[in-house]
Amino acid sequence: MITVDGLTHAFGATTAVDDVSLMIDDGEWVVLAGPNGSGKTTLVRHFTALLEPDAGMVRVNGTPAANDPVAARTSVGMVFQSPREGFVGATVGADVAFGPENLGLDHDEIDRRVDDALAAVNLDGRRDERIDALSGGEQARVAIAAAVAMEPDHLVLDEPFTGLDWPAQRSVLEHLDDRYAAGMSIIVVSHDLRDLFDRADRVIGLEAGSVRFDLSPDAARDRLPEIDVRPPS
Ligand SMILES: Nc1ncnc2c1ncn2[C@@H]1O[C@H](COP(=O)(O)OP(=O)(O)OP(=O)(O)O)[C@@H](O)[C@H]1O
Repeated sequence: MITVDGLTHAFGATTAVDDVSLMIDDGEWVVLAGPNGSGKTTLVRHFTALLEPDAGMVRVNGTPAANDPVAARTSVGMVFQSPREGFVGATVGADVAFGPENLGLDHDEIDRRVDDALAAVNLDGRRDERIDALSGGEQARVAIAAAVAMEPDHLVLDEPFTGLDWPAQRSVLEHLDDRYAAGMSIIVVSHDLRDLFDRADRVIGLEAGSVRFDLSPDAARDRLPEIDVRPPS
């Protein structure tokens, strides 16, 4: 469970997140919607203590994320908007294996997770390829695989489909469906709500750092235009 309580974060004069409180339960699929600059990325970065709050706090499974960032990062997997900042290995396989290795898992389990994660993003059989030789969309898929291989309780994906071709998007969505069915929380930040809306349990609308609504997809649909987000057709 992720609990956000009165979270505020300013960058200089810009209050990116303004007194946000919300709760994401285990096993929920939540879509975070909002226009550019509404604070979506800043908010989710607090889930793993990548930023320090000016006020308020985030708790992951009851523990303040800032007190135990390692526990927060084990429980909450993050896929960043710009995957380049997240790579730790030179090859696809080394990068995806890095997290499971740090969990101290045995080799067979690491191998299984790497294979499953690469299959989830349509990169089967490409373990030995160098990341710097991949296309932008392929790199984005490696970043998703690296987070998936951690098998976290919650998976946060910030604009995961940018640059992914349709077969890769479909493959990622199918994998998310499987993980969701197995009880993982899925939190997706996206401007393109088409394939997400019907999957979500809740849609949280952010504008200017504040939560404008937190509703079921059906109820949220009519509210999207007021935060300048195009409803899915
Ligand atoms: N590192 C930073 N330094 C200064 N200002 C920042 C920084 N990161 C974000 N901001 C500002 O904070 C506000 C919220 O940004 P954030 O990236 O959280 O929004 P977002 O909803 O994720 O936007 P987008 O849809 O464009 O990704 C914006 O006004 C942005 O300019």
